[in-house]
Amino acid sequence: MRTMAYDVIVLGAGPVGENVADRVVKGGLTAAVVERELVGGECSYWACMPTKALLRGAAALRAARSLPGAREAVTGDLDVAAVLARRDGFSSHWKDDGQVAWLESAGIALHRGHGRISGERTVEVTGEDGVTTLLTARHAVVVATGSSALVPEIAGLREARPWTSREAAAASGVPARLAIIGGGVVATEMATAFASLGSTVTVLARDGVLPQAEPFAGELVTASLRESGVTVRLGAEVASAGRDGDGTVHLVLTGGDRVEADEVLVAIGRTPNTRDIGLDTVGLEPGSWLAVDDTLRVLDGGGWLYAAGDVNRRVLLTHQGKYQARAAGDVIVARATGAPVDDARWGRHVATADGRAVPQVVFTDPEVASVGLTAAAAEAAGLRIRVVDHDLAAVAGSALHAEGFRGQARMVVDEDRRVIVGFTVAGPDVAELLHAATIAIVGEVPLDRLWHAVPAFPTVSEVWLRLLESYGR
Ligand SMILES: Cc1cc2nc3c(=O)[nH]c(=O)nc-3n(C[C@H](O)[C@H](O)[C@H](O)COP(=O)(O)OP(=O)(O)OC[C@H]3O[C@@H](n4cnc5c(N)ncnc54)[C@H](O)[C@@H]3O)c2cc1C
Ligand SMILES: NC(=O)c1ccc[n+]([C@@H]2O[C@H](COP(=O)([O-])OP(=O)(O)OC[C@H]3O[C@@H](n4cnc5c(N)ncnc54)[C@H](O)[C@@H]3O)[C@@H](O)[C@H]2O)c1
Repeated sequence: MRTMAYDVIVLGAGPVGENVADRVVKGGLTAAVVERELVGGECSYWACMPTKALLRGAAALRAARSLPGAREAVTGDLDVAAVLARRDGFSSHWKDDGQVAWLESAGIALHRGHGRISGERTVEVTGEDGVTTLLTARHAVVVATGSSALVPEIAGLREARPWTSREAAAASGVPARLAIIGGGVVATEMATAFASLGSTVTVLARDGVLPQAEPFAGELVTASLRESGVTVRLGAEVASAGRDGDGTVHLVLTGGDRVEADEVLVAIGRTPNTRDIGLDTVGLEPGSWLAVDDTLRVLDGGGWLYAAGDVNRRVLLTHQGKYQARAAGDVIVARATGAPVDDARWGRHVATADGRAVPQVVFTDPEVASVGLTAAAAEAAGLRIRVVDHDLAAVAGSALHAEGFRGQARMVVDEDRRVIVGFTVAGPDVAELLHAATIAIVGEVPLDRLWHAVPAFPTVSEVWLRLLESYGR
Protein backbone atom coordinates (compact mmCIF):
# COMPACT_ATOMS: atom_id res chain seq x y z
CA MET A 1 0.00 0.00 0.00
CA ARG A 2 1.29 3.48 -0.91
CA THR A 3 1.73 5.69 2.15
CA MET A 4 2.03 9.47 2.35
CA ALA A 5 2.27 11.91 5.23
CA TYR A 6 0.91 15.45 5.63
CA ASP A 7 0.47 17.78 8.57
CA VAL A 8 -3.30 17.83 8.06
CA ILE A 9 -5.70 15.57 6.17
CA VAL A 10 -9.15 16.84 5.27
CA LEU A 11 -11.88 14.36 4.41
CA GLY A 12 -14.18 15.96 1.84
CA ALA A 13 -13.40 18.80 -0.57
CA GLY A 14 -16.65 20.72 -0.35
CA PRO A 15 -16.59 24.45 0.38
CA VAL A 16 -15.69 23.72 3.99
CA GLY A 17 -12.93 21.16 3.41
CA GLU A 18 -11.31 23.37 0.78
CA ASN A 19 -11.26 26.30 3.18
CA VAL A 20 -9.83 24.35 6.12
CA ALA A 21 -6.99 23.12 3.88
CA ASP A 22 -6.38 26.62 2.56
CA ARG A 23 -6.08 28.13 6.06
CA VAL A 24 -3.76 25.36 7.16
CA VAL A 25 -1.46 25.83 4.16
CA LYS A 26 -1.52 29.62 4.58
CA GLY A 27 -0.44 28.97 8.18
CA GLY A 28 2.66 27.12 6.97
CA LEU A 29 1.55 23.46 7.28
CA THR A 30 1.04 20.88 4.55
CA ALA A 31 -2.45 19.61 3.75
CA ALA A 32 -4.21 17.05 1.59
CA VAL A 33 -7.90 16.82 0.81
CA VAL A 34 -9.65 13.57 -0.02
CA GLU A 35 -12.63 13.76 -2.39
CA ARG A 36 -14.75 10.91 -3.70
CA GLU A 37 -16.88 12.94 -6.09
CA LEU A 38 -16.41 16.53 -7.33
CA VAL A 39 -14.06 19.06 -5.73
CA GLY A 40 -16.40 21.86 -4.65
CA GLY A 41 -18.96 19.63 -2.96
CA GLU A 42 -22.72 19.80 -2.80
CA CYS A 43 -22.92 23.59 -2.81
CA SER A 44 -21.23 24.08 -6.17
CA TYR A 45 -22.97 21.39 -8.19
CA TRP A 46 -26.25 20.34 -6.53
CA ALA A 47 -27.22 22.95 -3.95
CA CYS A 48 -26.54 26.69 -3.52
CA MET A 49 -25.31 27.60 -6.97
CA PRO A 50 -27.61 25.65 -9.33
CA THR A 51 -30.72 26.32 -7.26
CA LYS A 52 -30.10 30.05 -7.14
CA ALA A 53 -29.48 30.03 -10.89
CA LEU A 54 -32.85 28.29 -11.34
CA LEU A 55 -34.54 31.01 -9.27
CA ARG A 56 -32.84 34.13 -10.57
CA GLY A 57 -34.44 34.43 -14.02
CA ALA A 58 -37.98 34.37 -12.63
CA ALA A 59 -37.01 36.89 -9.92
CA ALA A 60 -35.72 39.31 -12.55
CA LEU A 61 -38.88 38.84 -14.59
CA ARG A 62 -41.07 39.48 -11.53
CA ALA A 63 -39.12 42.63 -10.79
CA ALA A 64 -39.64 43.96 -14.31
CA ARG A 65 -43.34 43.03 -14.27
CA SER A 66 -43.85 44.91 -11.00
CA LEU A 67 -42.95 48.25 -12.59
CA PRO A 68 -45.17 50.21 -14.96
CA GLY A 69 -42.96 51.33 -17.80
CA ALA A 70 -40.73 48.29 -17.48
CA ARG A 71 -43.52 45.72 -17.58
CA GLU A 72 -44.58 46.91 -21.03
CA ALA A 73 -41.15 45.91 -22.31
CA VAL A 74 -41.71 42.29 -21.23
CA THR A 75 -43.21 40.59 -24.21
CA GLY A 76 -42.63 36.93 -23.47
CA ASP A 77 -42.34 34.36 -20.72
CA LEU A 78 -39.31 32.72 -19.15
CA ASP A 79 -37.11 30.91 -21.65
CA VAL A 80 -36.88 27.61 -19.77
CA ALA A 81 -34.08 26.21 -21.91
CA ALA A 82 -32.02 29.36 -21.34
CA VAL A 83 -32.62 29.20 -17.59
CA LEU A 84 -31.50 25.57 -17.50
CA ALA A 85 -28.46 26.39 -19.66
CA ARG A 86 -27.44 29.23 -17.33
CA ARG A 87 -27.86 26.83 -14.39
CA ASP A 88 -25.57 24.36 -16.19
CA GLY A 89 -22.94 27.08 -16.46
CA PHE A 90 -23.19 27.92 -12.77
CA SER A 91 -22.71 24.22 -11.99
CA SER A 92 -19.55 24.23 -14.14
CA HIS A 93 -21.31 21.54 -16.21
CA TRP A 94 -20.63 19.20 -13.25
CA LYS A 95 -16.90 19.25 -13.93
CA ASP A 96 -14.41 20.28 -11.27
CA ASP A 97 -11.37 21.28 -13.37
CA GLY A 98 -11.61 24.89 -12.15
CA GLN A 99 -11.69 23.89 -8.49
CA VAL A 100 -8.87 21.38 -8.96
CA ALA A 101 -6.75 24.12 -10.54
CA TRP A 102 -7.50 26.33 -7.52
CA LEU A 103 -6.38 23.56 -5.14
CA GLU A 104 -3.12 23.27 -7.05
CA SER A 105 -2.58 27.03 -6.98
CA ALA A 106 -3.21 27.02 -3.23
CA GLY A 107 -0.63 24.27 -2.65
CA ILE A 108 -3.15 21.70 -1.43
CA ALA A 109 -2.70 18.03 -2.39
CA LEU A 110 -5.73 16.16 -3.73
CA HIS A 111 -6.38 12.46 -3.30
CA ARG A 112 -9.37 11.27 -5.26
CA GLY A 113 -11.34 8.40 -3.77
CA HIS A 114 -13.40 7.36 -0.79
CA GLY A 115 -11.66 8.21 2.47
CA ARG A 116 -12.01 6.24 5.69
CA ILE A 117 -10.34 6.89 9.01
CA SER A 118 -8.45 3.70 9.90
CA GLY A 119 -7.10 4.61 13.32
CA GLU A 120 -5.46 7.53 15.11
CA ARG A 121 -4.44 10.21 12.56
CA THR A 122 -4.64 7.80 9.61
CA VAL A 123 -6.93 7.81 6.60
CA GLU A 124 -7.22 5.15 3.91
CA VAL A 125 -8.21 6.37 0.47
CA THR A 126 -9.69 3.89 -1.97
CA GLY A 127 -9.56 5.16 -5.53
CA GLU A 128 -11.98 4.27 -8.33
CA ASP A 129 -9.44 1.72 -9.53
CA GLY A 130 -9.61 -0.01 -6.13
CA VAL A 131 -6.05 1.02 -5.23
CA THR A 132 -5.69 2.09 -1.61
CA THR A 133 -3.36 4.80 -0.30
CA LEU A 134 -2.63 5.23 3.39
CA LEU A 135 -2.36 8.84 4.51
CA THR A 136 -1.01 9.78 7.90
CA ALA A 137 -1.52 13.17 9.53
CA ARG A 138 1.18 14.64 11.75
CA HIS A 139 -1.28 16.98 13.48
CA ALA A 140 -4.97 16.67 12.60
CA VAL A 141 -7.65 14.98 10.57
CA VAL A 142 -10.65 17.14 9.68
CA VAL A 143 -13.96 15.55 8.71
CA ALA A 144 -15.78 17.82 6.25
CA THR A 145 -17.84 15.18 4.49
CA GLY A 146 -21.07 17.18 4.50
CA SER A 147 -24.59 15.80 4.43
CA SER A 148 -27.08 14.11 2.11
CA ALA A 149 -30.82 14.38 1.68
CA LEU A 150 -32.81 12.43 4.23
CA VAL A 151 -35.41 10.12 2.72
CA PRO A 152 -38.09 9.15 5.24
CA GLU A 153 -39.29 5.60 5.83
CA ILE A 154 -42.59 6.03 4.03
CA ALA A 155 -44.07 2.84 2.52
CA GLY A 156 -43.21 2.63 -1.17
CA LEU A 157 -41.38 5.96 -1.32
CA ARG A 158 -37.87 4.70 -2.11
CA GLU A 159 -39.24 2.35 -4.77
CA ALA A 160 -41.04 5.34 -6.33
CA ARG A 161 -37.58 6.80 -7.11
CA PRO A 162 -38.14 10.23 -5.55
CA TRP A 163 -36.09 13.25 -6.42
CA THR A 164 -33.89 14.67 -3.71
CA SER A 165 -32.49 18.18 -3.88
CA ARG A 166 -29.79 16.79 -6.20
CA GLU A 167 -32.21 15.74 -8.94
CA ALA A 168 -34.17 18.99 -8.56
CA ALA A 169 -31.07 21.17 -8.75
CA ALA A 170 -29.67 19.32 -11.75
CA ALA A 171 -32.98 18.59 -13.54
CA SER A 172 -32.60 18.46 -17.31
CA GLY A 173 -36.30 19.13 -17.83
CA VAL A 174 -39.35 20.42 -16.04
CA PRO A 175 -41.94 17.87 -14.85
CA ALA A 176 -45.53 18.77 -15.69
CA ARG A 177 -46.56 17.97 -12.10
CA LEU A 178 -44.18 18.14 -9.15
CA ALA A 179 -45.15 17.10 -5.62
CA ILE A 180 -42.86 18.22 -2.81
CA ILE A 181 -42.69 16.58 0.61
CA GLY A 182 -41.55 19.15 3.18
CA GLY A 183 -42.12 22.82 3.87
CA GLY A 184 -38.61 24.02 4.70
CA VAL A 185 -36.01 25.87 2.73
CA VAL A 186 -35.45 23.39 -0.09
CA ALA A 187 -39.19 22.78 -0.50
CA THR A 188 -40.12 26.47 -0.74
CA GLU A 189 -37.22 27.44 -3.00
CA MET A 190 -37.83 24.52 -5.37
CA ALA A 191 -41.61 25.14 -5.37
CA THR A 192 -40.86 28.74 -6.37
CA ALA A 193 -38.39 27.70 -9.06
CA PHE A 194 -40.40 24.89 -10.66
CA ALA A 195 -43.68 26.82 -10.57
CA SER A 196 -41.94 29.63 -12.46
CA LEU A 197 -40.56 27.12 -14.97
CA GLY A 198 -44.05 25.77 -15.68
CA SER A 199 -44.63 22.83 -13.32
CA THR A 200 -47.90 22.40 -11.50
CA VAL A 201 -46.55 22.17 -7.96
CA THR A 202 -48.09 20.70 -4.80
CA VAL A 203 -46.29 21.32 -1.50
CA LEU A 204 -47.07 18.87 1.29
CA ALA A 205 -45.94 20.82 4.34
CA ARG A 206 -46.61 18.56 7.30
CA ASP A 207 -45.07 20.99 9.81
CA GLY A 208 -46.00 24.24 8.05
CA VAL A 209 -44.09 26.52 5.69
CA LEU A 210 -40.66 27.70 6.92
CA PRO A 211 -41.55 26.69 10.49
CA GLN A 212 -38.12 27.70 11.81
CA ALA A 213 -38.57 31.32 10.69
CA GLU A 214 -40.70 34.13 12.14
CA PRO A 215 -44.34 33.16 11.44
CA PHE A 216 -44.96 36.15 9.11
CA ALA A 217 -42.27 34.86 6.74
CA GLY A 218 -43.99 31.52 6.20
CA GLU A 219 -47.35 33.26 5.83
CA LEU A 220 -46.07 35.64 3.15
CA VAL A 221 -44.33 32.84 1.24
CA THR A 222 -47.40 30.59 1.46
CA ALA A 223 -49.68 33.35 0.15
CA SER A 224 -47.31 34.11 -2.69
CA LEU A 225 -46.87 30.46 -3.66
CA ARG A 226 -50.64 30.07 -3.75
CA GLU A 227 -51.02 33.20 -5.88
CA SER A 228 -48.56 31.75 -8.36
CA GLY A 229 -50.68 28.60 -8.65
CA VAL A 230 -48.89 26.31 -6.20
CA THR A 231 -51.11 24.11 -4.04
CA VAL A 232 -49.82 24.35 -0.48
CA ARG A 233 -51.28 21.76 1.87
CA LEU A 234 -50.43 22.64 5.44
CA GLY A 235 -50.33 19.70 7.85
CA ALA A 236 -50.39 17.16 5.02
CA GLU A 237 -48.52 13.95 5.83
CA VAL A 238 -47.64 11.33 3.25
CA ALA A 239 -48.57 7.82 4.41
CA SER A 240 -47.52 5.84 1.34
CA ALA A 241 -46.19 6.29 -2.17
CA GLY A 242 -45.86 4.38 -5.42
CA ARG A 243 -44.97 4.90 -9.06
CA ASP A 244 -47.08 3.14 -11.68
CA GLY A 245 -46.06 1.70 -15.03
CA ASP A 246 -46.54 4.94 -16.95
CA GLY A 247 -44.29 6.79 -14.50
CA THR A 248 -47.00 8.59 -12.52
CA VAL A 249 -46.25 8.95 -8.81
CA HIS A 250 -49.18 8.33 -6.45
CA LEU A 251 -49.01 9.70 -2.91
CA VAL A 252 -51.58 8.72 -0.31
CA LEU A 253 -51.95 11.17 2.56
CA THR A 254 -52.88 10.33 6.12
CA GLY A 255 -56.66 10.67 6.02
CA GLY A 256 -56.88 9.14 2.55
CA ASP A 257 -56.45 12.07 0.13
CA ARG A 258 -54.37 11.27 -2.93
CA VAL A 259 -51.91 13.39 -4.88
CA GLU A 260 -50.60 12.49 -8.34
CA ALA A 261 -47.43 13.86 -9.84
CA ASP A 262 -44.81 13.14 -12.46
CA GLU A 263 -42.00 13.58 -9.91
CA VAL A 264 -41.92 13.78 -6.14
CA LEU A 265 -39.19 15.77 -4.40
CA VAL A 266 -38.28 14.79 -0.86
CA ALA A 267 -37.08 17.84 1.10
CA ILE A 268 -37.31 17.03 4.80
CA GLY A 269 -33.79 17.74 5.99
CA ARG A 270 -30.36 16.11 5.88
CA THR A 271 -28.38 13.16 7.19
CA PRO A 272 -24.60 13.28 7.88
CA ASN A 273 -22.14 11.64 5.49
CA THR A 274 -20.49 9.61 8.25
CA ARG A 275 -21.82 6.10 7.72
CA ASP A 276 -18.76 4.77 5.96
CA ILE A 277 -15.83 6.93 7.07
CA GLY A 278 -14.31 4.62 9.68
CA LEU A 279 -15.65 6.34 12.79
CA ASP A 280 -15.86 2.97 14.52
CA THR A 281 -12.07 2.64 14.31
CA VAL A 282 -11.72 5.58 16.72
CA GLY A 283 -14.62 4.74 19.05
CA LEU A 284 -17.27 6.96 17.44
CA GLU A 285 -20.68 5.96 16.10
CA PRO A 286 -20.92 5.47 12.31
CA GLY A 287 -23.74 7.52 10.81
CA SER A 288 -23.81 10.05 13.64
CA TRP A 289 -23.47 13.83 13.46
CA LEU A 290 -20.06 14.78 14.88
CA ALA A 291 -20.47 16.94 17.96
CA VAL A 292 -17.63 19.44 18.37
CA ASP A 293 -16.43 22.08 20.81
CA ASP A 294 -16.27 25.73 19.75
CA THR A 295 -12.83 25.18 18.17
CA LEU A 296 -14.44 22.48 15.98
CA ARG A 297 -12.58 19.65 17.75
CA VAL A 298 -14.67 16.46 17.90
CA LEU A 299 -15.85 15.64 21.42
CA ASP A 300 -14.22 12.33 22.46
CA GLY A 301 -12.19 12.50 19.26
CA GLY A 302 -8.76 12.13 20.84
CA GLY A 303 -7.73 15.77 20.36
CA TRP A 304 -6.53 15.29 16.75
CA LEU A 305 -9.97 14.90 15.10
CA TYR A 306 -11.96 17.93 13.95
CA ALA A 307 -15.30 18.26 12.13
CA ALA A 308 -16.46 21.34 10.24
CA GLY A 309 -19.45 22.21 8.05
CA ASP A 310 -22.72 20.34 7.70
CA VAL A 311 -21.30 17.20 9.31
CA ASN A 312 -21.17 18.74 12.80
CA ARG A 313 -24.81 19.88 12.57
CA ARG A 314 -24.11 23.31 14.09
CA VAL A 315 -25.42 25.16 11.02
CA LEU A 316 -26.10 23.65 7.59
CA LEU A 317 -25.08 26.64 5.47
CA THR A 318 -22.07 27.19 3.24
CA HIS A 319 -21.01 30.57 4.58
CA GLN A 320 -21.21 29.40 8.18
CA GLY A 321 -19.30 26.21 7.37
CA LYS A 322 -16.59 28.30 5.76
CA TYR A 323 -16.50 30.50 8.87
CA GLN A 324 -15.95 27.34 10.91
CA ALA A 325 -13.25 26.30 8.43
CA ARG A 326 -11.31 29.50 9.06
CA ALA A 327 -11.46 28.97 12.82
CA ALA A 328 -10.58 25.28 12.55
CA GLY A 329 -7.69 25.83 10.13
CA ASP A 330 -6.23 28.59 12.27
CA VAL A 331 -6.54 26.69 15.55
CA ILE A 332 -4.94 23.58 14.05
CA VAL A 333 -1.98 25.74 13.00
CA ALA A 334 -1.83 27.37 16.44
CA ARG A 335 -1.88 24.02 18.24
CA ALA A 336 0.69 22.54 15.86
CA THR A 337 3.11 25.41 16.24
CA GLY A 338 2.58 26.07 19.94
CA ALA A 339 1.11 29.52 19.30
CA PRO A 340 -1.49 30.80 21.79
CA VAL A 341 -5.02 29.53 21.26
CA ASP A 342 -7.61 32.31 21.31
CA ASP A 343 -10.71 30.35 22.28
CA ALA A 344 -12.51 32.97 24.35
CA ARG A 345 -16.00 33.98 23.11
CA TRP A 346 -15.62 35.79 19.75
CA GLY A 347 -11.92 34.81 19.69
CA ARG A 348 -10.02 34.01 16.51
CA HIS A 349 -10.16 30.26 17.03
CA VAL A 350 -13.84 29.74 17.85
CA ALA A 351 -17.06 29.79 15.84
CA THR A 352 -19.04 31.84 18.36
CA ALA A 353 -21.47 33.25 15.77
CA ASP A 354 -22.86 29.74 15.13
CA GLY A 355 -24.96 29.98 18.26
CA ARG A 356 -26.45 33.44 18.02
CA ALA A 357 -25.78 35.25 14.73
CA VAL A 358 -26.30 33.03 11.70
CA PRO A 359 -27.49 34.87 8.59
CA GLN A 360 -29.63 33.08 6.03
CA VAL A 361 -31.49 34.12 2.91
CA VAL A 362 -34.29 31.97 1.53
CA PHE A 363 -34.60 32.90 -2.14
CA THR A 364 -38.35 32.50 -2.39
CA ASP A 365 -40.86 35.16 -3.48
CA PRO A 366 -40.74 37.14 -1.25
CA GLU A 367 -37.15 36.58 -0.15
CA VAL A 368 -36.77 35.86 3.54
CA ALA A 369 -33.59 37.15 5.15
CA SER A 370 -32.90 36.48 8.81
CA VAL A 371 -30.11 36.54 11.34
CA GLY A 372 -29.95 35.67 15.00
CA LEU A 373 -32.87 34.52 17.09
CA THR A 374 -36.54 34.53 16.24
CA ALA A 375 -38.79 35.90 18.96
CA ALA A 376 -39.78 32.34 19.87
CA ALA A 377 -36.16 31.16 20.03
CA ALA A 378 -35.13 34.17 22.12
CA GLU A 379 -37.93 33.49 24.59
CA ALA A 380 -37.00 29.83 24.72
CA ALA A 381 -33.44 30.91 25.51
CA GLY A 382 -34.78 32.79 28.51
CA LEU A 383 -34.14 36.32 27.21
CA ARG A 384 -36.37 39.23 28.25
CA ILE A 385 -37.22 40.56 24.81
CA ARG A 386 -39.26 43.17 23.02
CA VAL A 387 -40.45 42.51 19.46
CA VAL A 388 -40.72 45.44 17.05
CA ASP A 389 -42.49 44.96 13.71
CA HIS A 390 -42.78 47.26 10.75
CA ASP A 391 -44.63 47.01 7.45
CA LEU A 392 -41.82 46.99 4.92
CA ALA A 393 -44.11 48.44 2.26
CA ALA A 394 -44.54 51.59 4.34
CA VAL A 395 -41.16 53.11 3.53
CA ALA A 396 -40.54 55.27 0.48
CA GLY A 397 -37.79 53.06 -0.91
CA SER A 398 -40.09 50.04 -1.01
CA ALA A 399 -42.87 51.90 -2.76
CA LEU A 400 -40.37 53.01 -5.38
CA HIS A 401 -38.85 49.55 -5.67
CA ALA A 402 -42.01 47.81 -6.89
CA GLU A 403 -45.73 48.43 -7.31
CA GLY A 404 -47.73 46.36 -4.85
CA PHE A 405 -44.64 45.83 -2.69
CA ARG A 406 -45.43 43.48 0.20
CA GLY A 407 -43.12 42.78 3.10
CA GLN A 408 -42.49 42.82 6.78
CA ALA A 409 -39.55 43.44 9.09
CA ARG A 410 -39.03 42.42 12.69
CA MET A 411 -36.32 43.13 15.17
CA VAL A 412 -36.01 41.28 18.45
CA VAL A 413 -34.40 43.33 21.21
CA ASP A 414 -32.77 41.95 24.33
CA GLU A 415 -34.26 44.37 26.86
CA ASP A 416 -31.63 43.71 29.50
CA ARG A 417 -28.73 44.65 27.23
CA ARG A 418 -30.64 46.92 24.80
CA VAL A 419 -29.10 45.21 21.77
CA ILE A 420 -30.68 43.45 18.82
CA VAL A 421 -30.55 39.65 19.02
CA GLY A 422 -32.70 38.84 16.00
CA PHE A 423 -33.77 40.39 12.71
CA THR A 424 -36.01 39.01 9.97
CA VAL A 425 -37.16 40.74 6.83
CA ALA A 426 -39.37 39.36 4.08
CA GLY A 427 -39.95 41.16 0.81
CA PRO A 428 -38.78 41.37 -2.79
CA ASP A 429 -34.99 41.68 -3.16
CA VAL A 430 -34.33 42.05 0.57
CA ALA A 431 -31.34 39.68 0.61
CA GLU A 432 -28.79 42.48 0.49
CA LEU A 433 -30.42 44.17 3.49
CA LEU A 434 -29.27 41.42 5.78
CA HIS A 435 -25.65 42.21 6.43
CA ALA A 436 -26.45 45.41 8.30
CA ALA A 437 -28.40 43.34 10.81
CA THR A 438 -25.63 40.75 11.06
CA ILE A 439 -23.15 43.48 11.93
CA ALA A 440 -25.51 45.01 14.50
CA ILE A 441 -25.98 41.63 16.20
CA VAL A 442 -22.37 40.43 16.10
CA GLY A 443 -21.12 43.86 17.12
CA GLU A 444 -23.74 44.02 19.90
CA VAL A 445 -24.29 47.62 18.86
CA PRO A 446 -26.31 49.41 21.56
CA LEU A 447 -29.66 50.68 20.29
CA ASP A 448 -28.73 54.21 21.39
CA ARG A 449 -25.76 54.11 19.00
CA LEU A 450 -27.83 52.59 16.18
CA TRP A 451 -29.82 55.84 16.04
CA HIS A 452 -26.65 57.35 14.58
CA ALA A 453 -26.55 54.78 11.75
CA VAL A 454 -28.78 56.72 9.38
CA PRO A 455 -30.23 54.81 6.41
CA ALA A 456 -30.00 56.61 3.08
CA PHE A 457 -33.20 58.01 1.58
CA PRO A 458 -35.07 56.59 -0.33
CA THR A 459 -33.90 53.02 0.29
CA VAL A 460 -35.67 49.98 1.70
CA SER A 461 -33.10 50.15 4.52
CA GLU A 462 -35.07 53.07 5.91
CA VAL A 463 -37.05 50.39 7.70
CA TRP A 464 -34.19 50.44 10.25
CA LEU A 465 -35.14 53.99 11.23
CA ARG A 466 -38.83 53.09 11.42
CA LEU A 467 -38.07 50.10 13.68
CA LEU A 468 -36.03 52.33 16.00
CA GLU A 469 -38.78 54.95 16.03
CA SER A 470 -41.33 52.29 16.94
CA TYR A 471 -39.05 51.07 19.72
CA GLY A 472 -38.60 54.62 21.02
CA ARG A 473 -35.63 56.45 22.38
C1 LIG B 1 -30.75 22.38 -2.39
C2 LIG B 1 -29.83 23.07 -1.44
C3 LIG B 1 -29.61 24.41 -1.58
C4 LIG B 1 -28.75 25.06 -0.69
N1 LIG B 1 -28.57 26.41 -0.82
C5 LIG B 1 -27.76 27.05 0.03
C6 LIG B 1 -27.56 28.44 -0.09
O1 LIG B 1 -28.13 29.11 -0.94
N2 LIG B 1 -26.71 29.04 0.77
C7 LIG B 1 -26.06 28.34 1.73
O2 LIG B 1 -25.30 28.95 2.50
N3 LIG B 1 -26.23 27.01 1.88
C8 LIG B 1 -27.06 26.35 1.05
N4 LIG B 1 -27.23 25.00 1.17
C9 LIG B 1 -26.43 24.27 2.17
C10 LIG B 1 -25.01 23.98 1.61
O3 LIG B 1 -25.11 23.28 0.40
C11 LIG B 1 -24.21 23.18 2.62
O4 LIG B 1 -24.27 23.81 3.88
C12 LIG B 1 -22.76 23.08 2.18
O5 LIG B 1 -22.64 22.42 0.95
C13 LIG B 1 -21.95 22.31 3.24
O6 LIG B 1 -20.62 22.24 2.85
P1 LIG B 1 -19.69 21.05 3.35
O7 LIG B 1 -18.34 21.32 2.76
O8 LIG B 1 -19.83 20.88 4.81
O9 LIG B 1 -20.30 19.75 2.71
P2 LIG B 1 -20.56 19.33 1.19
O10 LIG B 1 -20.77 20.48 0.31
O11 LIG B 1 -21.63 18.28 1.26
O12 LIG B 1 -19.19 18.66 0.75
C14 LIG B 1 -18.75 17.46 1.32
C15 LIG B 1 -17.81 16.78 0.34
O13 LIG B 1 -17.27 15.63 0.97
C16 LIG B 1 -17.21 14.57 0.02
N5 LIG B 1 -17.20 13.32 0.77
C17 LIG B 1 -18.14 12.84 1.60
N6 LIG B 1 -17.73 11.68 2.14
C18 LIG B 1 -16.52 11.42 1.65
C19 LIG B 1 -15.57 10.38 1.83
N7 LIG B 1 -15.81 9.36 2.66
N8 LIG B 1 -14.40 10.44 1.16
C20 LIG B 1 -14.13 11.46 0.31
N9 LIG B 1 -14.98 12.50 0.10
C21 LIG B 1 -16.14 12.46 0.76
C22 LIG B 1 -18.46 14.77 -0.81
O14 LIG B 1 -18.34 14.13 -2.07
C23 LIG B 1 -18.51 16.29 -0.92
O15 LIG B 1 -17.80 16.73 -2.05
C24 LIG B 1 -28.09 24.33 0.33
C25 LIG B 1 -28.32 22.95 0.46
C26 LIG B 1 -29.18 22.33 -0.40
C27 LIG B 1 -29.41 20.84 -0.25
N1 LIG C 1 -31.09 29.47 0.79
C1 LIG C 1 -30.51 28.68 1.69
O1 LIG C 1 -29.78 29.14 2.56
C2 LIG C 1 -30.74 27.20 1.64
C3 LIG C 1 -31.46 26.64 0.61
C4 LIG C 1 -31.71 25.28 0.63
C5 LIG C 1 -31.22 24.49 1.67
N2 LIG C 1 -30.50 25.07 2.65
C6 LIG C 1 -30.03 24.28 3.79
O2 LIG C 1 -30.15 22.91 3.52
C7 LIG C 1 -30.67 22.22 4.63
C8 LIG C 1 -31.71 21.25 4.22
O3 LIG C 1 -32.90 21.91 3.75
P1 LIG C 1 -34.30 21.19 3.89
O4 LIG C 1 -35.34 22.05 3.31
O5 LIG C 1 -34.17 19.78 3.42
O6 LIG C 1 -34.47 21.08 5.46
P2 LIG C 1 -35.25 22.03 6.47
O7 LIG C 1 -34.82 21.58 7.80
O8 LIG C 1 -35.14 23.46 6.09
O9 LIG C 1 -36.78 21.69 6.23
C9 LIG C 1 -37.26 20.40 6.33
C10 LIG C 1 -38.73 20.47 6.65
O10 LIG C 1 -39.30 19.18 6.55
C11 LIG C 1 -40.15 18.94 7.66
N3 LIG C 1 -40.14 17.50 7.91
C12 LIG C 1 -39.24 16.80 8.61
N4 LIG C 1 -39.55 15.49 8.56
C13 LIG C 1 -40.65 15.37 7.79
C14 LIG C 1 -41.41 14.27 7.34
N5 LIG C 1 -41.11 13.01 7.68
N6 LIG C 1 -42.47 14.52 6.54
C15 LIG C 1 -42.78 15.79 6.19
N7 LIG C 1 -42.08 16.87 6.58
C16 LIG C 1 -41.02 16.66 7.36
C17 LIG C 1 -39.54 19.77 8.78
O11 LIG C 1 -40.50 20.14 9.72
C18 LIG C 1 -38.99 20.98 8.04
O12 LIG C 1 -39.93 22.01 7.96
C19 LIG C 1 -31.22 23.26 5.58
O13 LIG C 1 -30.52 23.18 6.79
C20 LIG C 1 -30.99 24.57 4.92
O14 LIG C 1 -30.44 25.51 5.79
C21 LIG C 1 -30.26 26.41 2.66
